Amino acid sequence: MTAPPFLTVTLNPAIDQTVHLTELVPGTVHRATQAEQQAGGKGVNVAGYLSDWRHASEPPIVATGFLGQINAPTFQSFFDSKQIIDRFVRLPGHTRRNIKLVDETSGDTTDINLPGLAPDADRLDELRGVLDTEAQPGAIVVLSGSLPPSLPVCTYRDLVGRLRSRGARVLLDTSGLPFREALAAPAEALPWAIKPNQEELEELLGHRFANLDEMVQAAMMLCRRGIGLVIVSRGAEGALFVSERHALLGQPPLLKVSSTVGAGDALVAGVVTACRENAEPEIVARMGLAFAAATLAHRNQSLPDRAAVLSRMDSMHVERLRALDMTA
Ligand SMILES: Nc1ncnc2c1ncn2[C@@H]1O[C@H](COP(=O)(O)OP(=O)(O)OP(=O)(O)O)[C@@H](O)[C@H]1O
Ligand SMILES: O=P(O)(O)OC[C@@]1(O)O[C@H](CO)[C@@H](O)[C@@H]1O
Repeated sequence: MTAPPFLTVTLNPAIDQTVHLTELVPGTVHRATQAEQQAGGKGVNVAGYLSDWRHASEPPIVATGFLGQINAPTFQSFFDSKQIIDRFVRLPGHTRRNIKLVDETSGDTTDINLPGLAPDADRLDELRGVLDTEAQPGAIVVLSGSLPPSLPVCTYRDLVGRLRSRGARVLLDTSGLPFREALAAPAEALPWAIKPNQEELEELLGHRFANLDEMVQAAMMLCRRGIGLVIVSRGAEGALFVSERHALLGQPPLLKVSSTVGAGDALVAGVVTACRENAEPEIVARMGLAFAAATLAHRNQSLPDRAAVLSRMDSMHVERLRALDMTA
């Protein structure tokens, strides 16, 4: 049996301009120690990691969304180098350029993300057509990143419902109002999985978590509403993986970090890779964390070879949490 295909959707991609600084001091002049640029946007990054991992016998990764015609060649060379099938709808103009400032002293990254292009209703219809063709029943579809400013806040909600009705499994990784809207859908139109970071989940629920238990309970509440898997990423502290039947806390060892850009996307790529194989929850957690850890050491957003990623899985600390009202 062939593995179900992966499709990633990036409605607001970006060319990431990453600038490394000895130390970021707002209001002063900086001399960059190094700079690089790469095709990015959350779903583009996920497609890249999935392609780095892919075996030649598996179906190629398909990526769609919207791209500005003028700087599309930057994306085309990225897709060609990774054998990703490009199903992006083209728009007039440039895809946005996002600035990532890496502070080499603290290891922190400061993101300056621009609003992006403004696809209209006709282009959104075109994209729906691409999804109808590419999202076969059983496909795993990753929808991630912000919405272009011109699209209605219900766009992710509508796309998730459409994809689910076609039999696809949908992971949604977004934030703010479009995220809130998507999670207000009826149970049969909710995503199969979501990957907020801790701040995004707190924003969704309108309060900060006083402790880990509150975070677990919040994730479980979403699972009870019909979401199969809630992954809450927590930067250097790792991630929480919650379903109706389990809650796992995953923590990476202390890692040398070159850039954190795309770490959340690598986590998503690792999780869907393991889920496609119907792996046990602990393996899903380890693989997600290993993908993320493997990318942190690199300046460019790519995975090393399979052996290097697999070797990281055992170094992750994964603990099963007991929650009062868990059923198993
Ligand atoms: N400094 C770090 N040290 C170790 N692991 C890290 C670090 N930063 C991130 N990670 C790993 O990467 C995962 C995703 O990171 P994070 O929580 O920052 O995602 P995110 O906010 O979605 O980021 P992005 O939007 O840049 O992809 C974490 O769950 C963790 O496993
Ligand atoms: O503005 P969005 O769509 O929320 O995030 C865009 C972005 O920060 O996400 C990726 C990292 O996850 C980068 O490649 C890209 O610049």
